[in-house]
Amino acid sequence: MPLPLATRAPAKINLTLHVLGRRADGYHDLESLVAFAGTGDDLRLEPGRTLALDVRGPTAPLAGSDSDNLVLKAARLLAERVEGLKVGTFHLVKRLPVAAGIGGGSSDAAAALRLLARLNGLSLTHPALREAARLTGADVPVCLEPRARMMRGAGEEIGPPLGLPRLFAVLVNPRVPVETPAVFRALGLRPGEALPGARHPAVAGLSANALVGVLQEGRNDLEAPARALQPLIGEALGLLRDTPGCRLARMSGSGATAFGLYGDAATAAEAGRRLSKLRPGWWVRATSLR
Ligand SMILES: C[C@@](CO)(OP(=O)(O)O)[C@H](O)COP(=O)(O)OP(=O)(O)OC[C@H]1O[C@@H](n2ccc(N)nc2=O)[C@H](O)[C@@H]1O
Ligand SMILES: Nc1ncnc2c1ncn2[C@@H]1O[C@H](COP(=O)(O)OP(=O)(O)O)[C@@H](O)[C@H]1O
Repeated sequence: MPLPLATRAPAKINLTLHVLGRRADGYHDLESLVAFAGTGDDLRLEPGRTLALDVRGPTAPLAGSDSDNLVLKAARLLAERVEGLKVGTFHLVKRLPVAAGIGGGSSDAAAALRLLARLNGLSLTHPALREAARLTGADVPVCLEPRARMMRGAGEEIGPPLGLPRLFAVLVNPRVPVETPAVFRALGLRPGEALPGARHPAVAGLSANALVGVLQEGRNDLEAPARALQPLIGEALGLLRDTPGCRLARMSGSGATAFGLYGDAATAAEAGRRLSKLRPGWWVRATSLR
């Protein structure tokens, strides 16, 4: 039986994000431990003669015009590289907050490439697919096969899957968009300038407890510039830190989404309920990461 042409586009969480410096081309070299959440958007592909997209779901109105959607950008880039690529209409259910540091658009684009690969019998390691991912956006390659990995370079160097233990988390977004380029700009590095810092410690094979210990020693270098641009990020981090059992609270990506880590699912769920009550207008999800 053929595989169904539907897939989840999970939220991407940067458990750590170390900026090593700014390259001559303006992009920043990163070292980031990336994991994926149990919550996300959903994408389906209905095979057809032409490429099209229909977007629904609670955050659809925030995702910009359909023609600029990263789903179509990724699909077009692949079609330019694979002669006779079979395409169709994508149906996206958009649930993740937009411009939120959790790579919603990147994960949607990667999901589109997975579905096109399935429809066309291409491997996910096919060079055209890899290239289309990289050209769609810095975060797309790590989302192609969404399993926890180290991401390096500007996002194009992807390590092997790490098989991390499941982490129990709450994701909090104050529903304010934060633009990624503005946050990188606010770091204030000149092209060619490096930031000193230790190499990222190895995390493969650690227990959940030991992993959280290592994460506590890490950081997100974009947190300070993002907080300066959007003070609600500091508020979200403070509220997470005050929930019982919170072992670590940190921002993901360029923000504004913050995550808290907890020892088990029940403690995370309770923290999620508490935060939803405190900030009913915010996007709050208890989930697991791996
Ligand atoms: C910061 C991260 C961390 O995972 O996540 P998000 O906050 O987007 O989720 C990513 O590096 C974002 O990836 P993505 O959002 O795909 O970035 P792109 O669209 O390729 O680039 C947007 C802009 O961000 C800056 N940029 C991006 C990646 C990078 N390594 N260095 C950069 O300087 C550049 O100014 C670029 O023009
Ligand atoms: N499928 C999509 N989902 C969300 N945003 C999209 C999508 N396609 C294009 N965009 C555009 O990409 C920008 C970044 O969105 P997103 O991927 O959600 O950011 P982040 O990586 O910071 O979470 C948005 O401003 C939006 O206009």
